[in-house]
Amino acid sequence: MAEKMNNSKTKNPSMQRAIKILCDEFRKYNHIDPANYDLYNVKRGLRNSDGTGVLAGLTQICNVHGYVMDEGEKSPIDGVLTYRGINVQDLVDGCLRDDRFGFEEAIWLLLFGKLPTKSQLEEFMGILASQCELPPYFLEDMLLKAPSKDLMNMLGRSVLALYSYDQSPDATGYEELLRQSISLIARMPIIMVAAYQVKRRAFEKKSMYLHDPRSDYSIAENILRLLRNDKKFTHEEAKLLDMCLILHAEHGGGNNSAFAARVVTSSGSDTYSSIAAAIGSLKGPRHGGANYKVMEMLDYIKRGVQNPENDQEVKDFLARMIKGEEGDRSGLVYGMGHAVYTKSDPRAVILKKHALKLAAGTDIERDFMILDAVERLTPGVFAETKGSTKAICANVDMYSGLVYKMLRIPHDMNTALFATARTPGWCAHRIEEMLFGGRIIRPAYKSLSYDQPYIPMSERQS
Ligand SMILES: CC(=O)SCCNC(=O)CCNC(=O)[C@H](O)C(C)(C)COP(=O)(O)OP(=O)(O)OC[C@H]1O[C@@H](n2cnc3c(N)ncnc32)[C@H](O)[C@@H]1OP(=O)(O)O
Ligand SMILES: O=C([O-])CC(=O)C(=O)O
Repeated sequence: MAEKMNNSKTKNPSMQRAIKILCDEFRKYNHIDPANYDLYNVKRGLRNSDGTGVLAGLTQICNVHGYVMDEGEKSPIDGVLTYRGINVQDLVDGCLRDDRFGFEEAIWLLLFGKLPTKSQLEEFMGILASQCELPPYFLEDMLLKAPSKDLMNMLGRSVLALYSYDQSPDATGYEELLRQSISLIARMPIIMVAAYQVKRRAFEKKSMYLHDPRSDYSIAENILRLLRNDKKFTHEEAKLLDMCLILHAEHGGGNNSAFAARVVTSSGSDTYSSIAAAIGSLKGPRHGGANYKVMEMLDYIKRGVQNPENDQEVKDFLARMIKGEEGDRSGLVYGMGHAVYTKSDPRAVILKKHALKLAAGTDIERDFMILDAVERLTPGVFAETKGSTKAICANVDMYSGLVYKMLRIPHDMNTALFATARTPGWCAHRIEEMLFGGRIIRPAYKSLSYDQPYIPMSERQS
C-alpha cells in the first residue's frame, strides 16, 4: 500500500515542464507590493499597527493576557492564561496536589463554564469512556487502506469521515453540538494512536499494536496504554502527559485554529467540517506544527554548532537561521515568538520547569541546554538581525517536544497530540459561535485588480 502511494509521487518530466510553464504564466500577472498594506491601512494578519489583534469577537471560554496598554503603548508583562477565569497554573497545581488526572476536569470546565463536582466529574468520565469506540470498520476503511506519513492529515480526514456515521451530522441545536463534541473529544486520542500505529506499519515496516482502551483509565493513561507495545507506563508518566493535555486544551478565540473553527461554524456548516478546518490550521509550522519543528531545529543546531555551550557560536547560528541561511531556511526560530505573549508564555514556563527536572542527569539534558540557549539568545539576535525592539519569548511549543521525548512519545506524534488536547477548546468555540455569534465572519479585501475587456477566444494573442 505504502509503496503504491510512493510510486504515485514519482516525478513525471512532462508534468514538471507543464507546471513550470504554468508557474511562469502565474508570475507574469500576480504580485502584491507589500507597500499596499500600509497604503490601504490593511489590518494584515488581522492585527492593528501596534501588533495587537483586531477585536473580532466575544468569548467567555478563555483569556490570553500578554501585555498591558500604557498611554497607548504596549507594555510587556508575564503572560497569564485562564480557562473560564481559572488560572491554568492553579488547575495544574490542584491536580498535582490531589495526585489526580485533570484533563477531563479541564474539558468539563471549558465546555460548561464551571469546575465539576466530584460526582459530575465521575459521571462525565464514564460518558467519555462510553463514546470512544470507533464506528465498525472505521479503522480499516479510513486509516489502514489509505495510510499517510502525516498524522495531522490522517486526523483531519478521519474527523471529516465521522460525518458519515452520524445520524444527524448537520444538526446545529445545542444538544446535538454537545453530543458531537463529546464524541469527537473521546475518539480523538484513539484515532491519533491508531493513525500512528498504521503509519509505523505502512512506512517503517514495524509491527502494529492495536490495544483496546480501558474504561477505568483517564485519557492520558489510555494514550500511553495504546501507544506502548506492552501497554505499560508509570503513574508519573501519565500524570506528566495529563498536565501537557491540560496546558494545550485551549487558547482563546483568536488563535489561528480556533478562529478557523469559528469561521467555518459562522457559515452554518457542520461540526466535522469545523473541527477538520481547525486541525488543518494547527498543522502549520507557525502554529501547532512548531512543536515538531522545534525538535527538527534542535537536530540542525546539534549538527551545525560545534560547541553548543559557546553562546557566540549559537548566536551566529541563530542569526543565520533568521536570515534563512540555516535550518529549514524559513527564517523562523521555532518555539520563539507569540502573537499575544511578550515577556513569557505561562505554558512554556511550566513545561520548561518539568523538562529540566526530568532531563537532569539524563542524555536529554544536553538537548534541554540547547533549547534554553535558543530561548536566552534569540531576543538579542532577533533585535540585532531584524532591528526590532519587540519583546519575544519562548512559546508553548519550545519545550513540549522535549517532554514528549522523555515520555517516549514519537516525534511525529507531537502535533497530533496537540490537536487531541485542543479538541475541547475548538468544540467550546464552535458551540459559542453557533449559539451566540450570529453573523457570518466576512472581513473585507481591498481589490487591486484592474478592469480589462473580455476578449473573444479567436482574437487572443499569445
Ligand atoms: C501554539 C502556537 O501557535 S505558539 C507559536 C508557534 N510558532 C512558532 O514557534 C513559529 C515561530 N514564531 C513565529 O512565527 C511568530 O512568532 C508567530 C507566528 C508565533 C507570531 O507571529 P507574529 O505575531 O506575526 O509575530 P510578530 O508580529 O512579532 O512578527 C513580526 C516579525 O517578526 C518575525 N518573527 C516573529 N517570530 C519570529 C521567530 N520566531 N523567528 C523569526 N522571525 C520571527 C515575523 O516573521 C515578522 O517578520 P516580518 O516583519 O519581517 O514579516
Ligand atoms: O494563541 C495563539 O496565537 C497560538 C497559541 O499559542 C495557541 O493556540 O496555543
